[in-house]
Amino acid sequence: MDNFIQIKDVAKTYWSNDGKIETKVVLPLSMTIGEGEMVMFLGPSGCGKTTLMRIVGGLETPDQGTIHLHGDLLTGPDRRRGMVFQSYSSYPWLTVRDNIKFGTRYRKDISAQEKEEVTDHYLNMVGLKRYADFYTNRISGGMRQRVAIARTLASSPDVLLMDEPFGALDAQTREYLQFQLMDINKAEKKTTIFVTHDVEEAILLANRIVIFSSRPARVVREIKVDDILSIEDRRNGTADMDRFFKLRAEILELIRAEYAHTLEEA
Ligand SMILES: Nc1ncnc2c1ncn2[C@@H]1O[C@H](COP(=O)(O)OP(=O)(O)OP(=O)(O)O)[C@@H](O)[C@H]1O
Repeated sequence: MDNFIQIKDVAKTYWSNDGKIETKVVLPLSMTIGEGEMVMFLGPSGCGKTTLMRIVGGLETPDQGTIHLHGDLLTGPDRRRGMVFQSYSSYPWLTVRDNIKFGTRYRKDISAQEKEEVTDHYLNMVGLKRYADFYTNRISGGMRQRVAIARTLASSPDVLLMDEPFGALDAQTREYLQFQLMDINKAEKKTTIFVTHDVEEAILLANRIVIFSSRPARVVREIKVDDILSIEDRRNGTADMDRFFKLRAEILELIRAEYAHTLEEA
């Protein structure tokens, strides 16, 4: 389904507390995202990527416009959209394992026994088996972020919304989880919107990259990475490096140009 997520004429403006300063964050903006598609949002800092993602997740109400998921008008958050944020979010009163199991809590599609298996599967996937019985205030920030990712995956949402989920992780864990996410996407075809600042991460993971302008966000370019580098080659480390570097340079240039506008407006 090509328009699994349909963003239509969405706009958002924030006002300062005294109501005097207006910050237009998202212009009337429309976009569709296909079922199973991995779309990476790139753009200069502060352009409105997180705001748009929060609107899609139902955590922010747009001033105008609509979001449809599978044809249904969305009016607030629900379990069909699972979000992973930049900052570590876990329940400190639960162990690592129980945090992950919490994700399965409202699932009706699997039995109690299967919930245990799903929990173990994601516990292993994020490499935290040894820490299963630790409370999350006793593990590192990077580990807590892995718990948050595992919990969201265990809840099996139709749509994954990831806001720089790997931004604070060390390079090895980050690379490991990027490849895990590619494998999940291959196996489960999970529709994903992923916000990142990292151009290489975007090229590695994306079916499509959407590059936003400086604030208020509008789409300056969409790049179907699959047409340039196959996902198998990217996964296997056999991608054509000339194409990779050319694409990276092109994207960096677009973002640099938009960032320059941000500085002019500051
Ligand atoms: N609740 C809010 N109230 C007022 N202004 C806000 C609010 N949330 C975001 N903003 C402003 O909206 C703009 C866009 O923020 P947003 O977090 O969506 O950008 P972003 O592209 O995700 O940025 P970054 O890449 O730096 O994370 C910023 O100028 C921010 O200060």
